[in-house]
Amino acid sequence: MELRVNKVLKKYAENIVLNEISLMISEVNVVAIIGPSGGGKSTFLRLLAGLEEYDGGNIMINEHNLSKDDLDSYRKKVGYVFQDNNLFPHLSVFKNISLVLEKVHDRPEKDNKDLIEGLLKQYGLLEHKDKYPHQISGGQAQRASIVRALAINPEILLLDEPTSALDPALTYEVLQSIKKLKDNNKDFIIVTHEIGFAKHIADHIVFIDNQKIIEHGSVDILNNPKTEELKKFLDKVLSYE
Ligand SMILES: Nc1ncnc2c1ncn2[C@@H]1O[C@H](COP(=O)(O)OP(=O)(O)OP(=O)(O)O)[C@@H](O)[C@H]1O
Repeated sequence: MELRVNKVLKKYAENIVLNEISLMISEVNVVAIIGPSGGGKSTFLRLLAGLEEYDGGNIMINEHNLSKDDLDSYRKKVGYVFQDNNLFPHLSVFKNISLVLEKVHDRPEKDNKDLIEGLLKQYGLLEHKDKYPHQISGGQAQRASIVRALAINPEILLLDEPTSALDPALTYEVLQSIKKLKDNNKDFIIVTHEIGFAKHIADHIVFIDNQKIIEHGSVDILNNPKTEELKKFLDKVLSYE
């Protein structure tokens, strides 16, 4: 993917949440966004998804200019995985996935069976296809939401702390599914608190703290942080690992 973020400003009312952040990255497949709580990571991801507009600067992802392109059509090209899976509780796993293809991509349910079942099989969920979200584990539900995002064959996938609501065993399960995305050469950007995983999977790390991108680069920055902020953050999060 190619990401060109130029002096992007985002405010909620008068509160600055992203303060003129800039980032130029090209030829990477997996980007991990890390940093302390409240720093602006999820907000940044929502901007990259076209889910919200920004107040200044410019974002380009691949050839899409998010301030000029039609955001409705851009959103159809990205997959988004929410912190808490966001599946519809009254629909089966299969229907949750099919609905996006039906409503957003005009593909009738009967045409989606092979695609969805193939993906569910790949992600170890085929036997759960007719179950409702409350009948499967949190990890399975989160994996189903990854499959839902993948079903549209997105140009890029955005994952917002996909394991934050899960216990360690389920976290492991979901991280394995995310690793599979990488093995399948899918481009994705993940906001994560799992630093060990980020180190393992990312091509590029972006550290956001206090409304700014403080440091970014290859995973090597996690071994050799240049800034005091990243060093302090890593000391804190790695102290219990
Ligand atoms: N919709 C909103 N309206 C008003 N303020 C918001 C909104 N969304 C986020 N904020 C504020 O923006 C700041 C950044 O929030 P954000 O969720 O982007 O941080 P984060 O780094 O992802 O944190 P966490 O790791 O806890 O999820 C916070 O101060 C938050 O309260």
